[in-house]
Amino acid sequence: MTPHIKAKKEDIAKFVLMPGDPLRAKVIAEKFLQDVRLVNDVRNMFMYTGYYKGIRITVAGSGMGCPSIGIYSYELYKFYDVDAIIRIGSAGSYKADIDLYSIYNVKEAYSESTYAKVAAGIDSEVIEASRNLFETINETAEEKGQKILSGRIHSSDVFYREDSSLEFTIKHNLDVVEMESFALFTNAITTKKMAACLLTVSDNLITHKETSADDRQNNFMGMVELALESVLKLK
Ligand SMILES: O=P(O)(O)O[C@H]1O[C@H](CO)[C@@H](O)[C@H]1O
Ligand SMILES: O=c1cc[nH]c(=O)[nH]1
Repeated sequence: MTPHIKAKKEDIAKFVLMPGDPLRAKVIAEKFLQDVRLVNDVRNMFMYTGYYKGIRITVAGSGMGCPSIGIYSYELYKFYDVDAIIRIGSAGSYKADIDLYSIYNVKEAYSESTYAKVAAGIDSEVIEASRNLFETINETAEEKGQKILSGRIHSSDVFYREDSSLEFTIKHNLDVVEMESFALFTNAITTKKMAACLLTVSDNLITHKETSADDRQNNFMGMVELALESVLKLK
């Protein structure tokens, strides 16, 4: 047990899929896992453990932003002996031609966040996903014939900005924006574990097309299947 997770150590699997939304964790667990059990509900941050094709997997909400995923991922790596976390999140697209429902495998996350510096003494504004896990996901997508994108993304502390100029996205070569992978990748480095991040584009900041909240909770399953099939290769 930790201050934020009441599961017993043995209730959490070695491999974790981590959406920001705890209700997305519930939908995923009920749709994909067998013999599934709710193992955490502290602060309504639902975590479920069950089996996918015989492999034990936990699906756990992270909440929004680096501070929140920073807490949950650290506790899972450090106190629950989790080996790998794949974040499965939604993202906004900074490019007109990266359309809704595109799936993005994050190679590296750029952030203005101080998380890496403060938590781990890493003085860099770009943190990479675990290379092996990133490549395993790319290989799995190729085998499945699933078209995905990959590259550098923006892991932002800010959802609403007064300044709508997107010039910094050109300067830093950023395709899409989300809010957690910078902290997740930092914690994987600190604890010598594995982390990756798959994103589905939920809205486009150029064309202003968007999906609904219900869609984000229920219909982003292409990346979930890719994450689950990738985990099978880690066993
Ligand atoms: O859909 P999730 O995983 O929560 O990810 C994205 O959605 C939230 C913002 O709406 C932020 O957490 C952002 O990273
Ligand atoms: O962090 C996020 C996620 C989805 N869409 C955005 O604009 N930002």
